Amino acid sequence: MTDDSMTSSPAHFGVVGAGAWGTALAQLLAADGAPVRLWAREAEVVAAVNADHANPLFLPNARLSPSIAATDSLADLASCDALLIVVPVPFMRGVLANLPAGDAPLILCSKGMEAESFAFPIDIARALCPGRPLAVLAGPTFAKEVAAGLPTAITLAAEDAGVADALARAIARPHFRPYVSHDMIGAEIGGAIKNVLAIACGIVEGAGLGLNARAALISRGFAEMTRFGLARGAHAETLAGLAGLGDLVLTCTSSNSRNFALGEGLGRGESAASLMSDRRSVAEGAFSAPVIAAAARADGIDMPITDAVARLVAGETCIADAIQALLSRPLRPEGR
Ligand SMILES: NC(=O)c1ccc[n+]([C@@H]2O[C@H](COP(=O)([O-])OP(=O)(O)OC[C@H]3O[C@@H](n4cnc5c(N)ncnc54)[C@H](O)[C@@H]3O)[C@@H](O)[C@H]2O)c1
Ligand SMILES: O=P(O)(O)OC[C@H](O)CO
Repeated sequence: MTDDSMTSSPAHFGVVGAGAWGTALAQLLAADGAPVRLWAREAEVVAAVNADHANPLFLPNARLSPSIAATDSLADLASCDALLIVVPVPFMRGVLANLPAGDAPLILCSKGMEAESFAFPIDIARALCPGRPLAVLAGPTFAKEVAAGLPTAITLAAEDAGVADALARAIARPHFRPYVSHDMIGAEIGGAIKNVLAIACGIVEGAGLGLNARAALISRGFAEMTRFGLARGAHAETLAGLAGLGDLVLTCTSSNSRNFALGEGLGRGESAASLMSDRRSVAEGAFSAPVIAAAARADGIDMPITDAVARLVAGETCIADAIQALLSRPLRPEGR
């Protein structure tokens, strides 16, 4: 399928990655009985989805449609006419390299930036899957709420207007409303940076630093997201939309966010290593913080909050010193 030929909406979706978000997206698309193929890395997830219509490992308490067929073989996705890629960014390159050949569009649903390459998911997909139409799906979307059918709005971005419209029509449901955009990099930057800022807000909560501090972090964090985004060609309206500000507000105000919860633990004085050991779920912001901080430094973009989160996660500073460093920066005009 090429960008030019994509006028009809895909009907048979495949979902690559059966963590909480991949499972919730599979359920969204299969709730009406439509067939969905779900690739899971874990044999116990494949067995539970197929036998019990459940994924207790990553999305406990969700009842799944029997029309979701799980598999541990990427080759089984060859017949799907669109694939949602929902693998955490640190593992995405390895999985995309093993997709079966084809020209079905890829909808990139993960939020982060790859270490060393400084690549976003669209960069990885362009390099490994040339010729496939690409789209980005990002916004304020806790997986368990989407799986439960609660009202949700999201950004669906694709450069090609025909691809964006066809995919938006195909994934829209009465309670799930995609807003079309053509700014893929803006949607990806919003999702990646809000994860880092959610850790910062969790730290403030865990350390009992108050609601004024949280509001300041959301606002000044959004300024960082905007500086970084505009420098990389993102549109201001995307960053101020669902994929940026919308998701920032969601994850900076709720312990349901894994990133916020990680920050809360750090704020209470626990170490990042102990908080991240033994966990199966990801807090993408912990991976992305040092990567985005390094990319910003390389580009000469000022991102003090992101930098502080990176150093706190790495155990290179303590909360008191990080807060003191942020507050003692030279006074400056708000617009910068
Ligand atoms: N959970 C949500 O509410 C939500 C919502 C929107 C976006 N996202 C984003 O979706 C992406 C996936 O998150 P999730 O919540 O579905 O994951 P999760 O934390 O629920 O599960 C972890 C996932 O990582 C996979 N994984 C672990 N090690 C791996 C490896 N070596 N190779 C390949 N895969 C491996 C597991 O199979 C599993 O699918 C992340 O980028 C996240 O930011 C999550
Ligand atoms: O639980 P988090 O922090 O990974 O956030 C999940 C989603 O990204 C919310 O939109």
